Amino acid sequence: MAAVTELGTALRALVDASVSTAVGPEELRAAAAEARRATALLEADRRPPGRLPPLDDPVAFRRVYSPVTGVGSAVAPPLTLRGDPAGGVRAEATLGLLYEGPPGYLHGGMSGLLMDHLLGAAAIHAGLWGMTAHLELDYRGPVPLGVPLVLRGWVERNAGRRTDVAGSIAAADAPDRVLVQATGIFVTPRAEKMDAYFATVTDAAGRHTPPGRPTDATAVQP
Ligand SMILES: CCCCC/C=C\C/C=C\C/C=C\C/C=C\CCCC(=O)SCCNC(=O)CCNC(=O)[C@H](O)C(C)(C)COP(=O)(O)OP(=O)(O)OC[C@H]1O[C@@H](n2cnc3c(N)ncnc32)[C@H](O)[C@@H]1OP(=O)(O)O
Repeated sequence: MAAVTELGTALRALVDASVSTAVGPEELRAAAAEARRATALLEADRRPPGRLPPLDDPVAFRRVYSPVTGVGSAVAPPLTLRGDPAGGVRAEATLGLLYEGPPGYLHGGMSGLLMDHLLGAAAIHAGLWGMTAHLELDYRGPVPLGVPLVLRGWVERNAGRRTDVAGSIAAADAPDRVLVQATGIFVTPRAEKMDAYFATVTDAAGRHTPPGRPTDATAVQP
């Protein structure tokens, strides 16, 4: 885990530098050669799609390469999710130029990714696992880059396999001024769909490991 986190941290610094650098073409090409060397090192042994990485631990709520929370992911902020005393889940993050949409502000699609994840995690946190069936966002104000943000997700209601969830993004210093407001419907797939989607998913040891238990989620820290 320490090594996965070390590589993820180094890669996040690399991608951040790569989108904010002002060096010339010679330095860019030298950096590209270094990046290709690192890629060759990592390609020496790869897992196929559908096999979970060995460090993913459903019981410990761990997904190390999640694009939102994964400590090993180059593109994840990564968010740390926590139970929110006010209900649901929350995360704090400061996002950089990698995620820029309008100059100086967060890409709207990134808000969608983050909200999808927070809403899904809120459902899981409440013991209600589901896939995103519907996701709706209201963009009320641009989300600034480089300032601490607070992201929240909470369950509104549940009926059978359907869970209605909501969430928000705000600046940490103005938490009541909602910049992005999200609502979503998460649905636990019917058994036939579960089988069709996840029949071949295994853990690192080759055991069948379909999602579906509340613990199959990225960690919500105590
Ligand atoms: C959750 C991720 C899966 C992997 C989990 C594993 C590990 C988790 C790891 C990390 C997770 C951590 C945190 C969570 C983070 C992120 C969450 C991201 C989630 C995703 O990134 S996930 C990918 C995108 N997602 C899809 O790829 C779904 C494609 N889709 C389908 O596969 C089907 O569409 C399905 C299965 C959703 C439903 O199919 P189905 O046949 O099982 O259910 P059915 O249609 O019968 O609906 C039952 C009741 O829900 C109502 N209902 C359904 N859909 C509705 C809609 N759109 N609007 C309004 N109501 C709706 C019906 O009206 C009915 O309601 P009623 O019972 O009252 O009639």
